[in-house]
Amino acid sequence: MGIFIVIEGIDGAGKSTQAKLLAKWFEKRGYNVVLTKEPTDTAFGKLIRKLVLTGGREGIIDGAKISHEAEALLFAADRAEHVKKLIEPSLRTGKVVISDRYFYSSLAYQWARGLDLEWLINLNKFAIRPDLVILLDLPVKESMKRINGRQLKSEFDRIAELQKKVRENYLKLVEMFPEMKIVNALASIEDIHNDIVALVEHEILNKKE
Ligand SMILES: Nc1ncnc2c1ncn2[C@@H]1O[C@H](COP(=O)(O)OP(=O)(O)OP(=O)(O)O)[C@@H](O)[C@H]1O
Ligand SMILES: Cc1cn([C@H]2C[C@H](O)[C@@H](COP(=O)(O)O)O2)c(=O)[nH]c1=O
Repeated sequence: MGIFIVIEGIDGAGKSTQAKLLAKWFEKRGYNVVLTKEPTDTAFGKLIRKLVLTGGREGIIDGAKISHEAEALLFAADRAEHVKKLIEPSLRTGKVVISDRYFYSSLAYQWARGLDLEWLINLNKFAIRPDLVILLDLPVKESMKRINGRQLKSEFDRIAELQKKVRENYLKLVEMFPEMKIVNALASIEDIHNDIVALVEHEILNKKE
């Protein structure tokens, strides 16, 4: 079996930066790495970007709002394809899979939208659990600086409020899922990478020896 690592955090926490650095770190050591993300680049992921992540991330299409339940189902459908077509086959052939977001994003974000946490957990039961989930924890003030320019000025307060709830949710999820480990995302890119490598060695590689 391979190794499955997920990087999570609020928007702009540095997930894709760290996922790429970690992929390079494994490749240097001779591992075969699959770097992936959610929403994916498949038809379902494209549908999500079109139906959910447009209109100031309000879920607006043609003037009609998509229900939060439908949003959650779309993310779960995208994930099912991701797990069955890429993640499980890659792990079976001994690869290291690094995913920028996974079902913990659905729990943190769709819960923040008002959906029931147990319902979300049950909906995502098919999703195999990773060996390690790195939660890049960042104060919302800093994340809003990092994603500045991506949103309309008029949207700033609403998005900051959502990010605050999402951050709180992630921290609650750490208490429920022992595979989740917090890393301080306020540090420099290099220091965060070193913290992640230390966790990978401690939580996965040393245990496999
Ligand atoms: N430790 C850091 N310190 C300062 N800036 C950083 C740090 N890590 C990443 N950044 C910068 O913050 C921005 C967001 O980083 P990145 O795209 O890696 O975040 P992300 O979590 O993947 O974002 P999103 O969830 O919105 O896709 C980029 O401009 C990146 O260069
Ligand atoms: C997987 C997943 C994602 N989301 C949200 C979180 C972000 O706001 C966007 C994805 O943007 P990114 O720049 O590509 O990271 O989608 C969500 O609400 N639920 C999910 O399951």
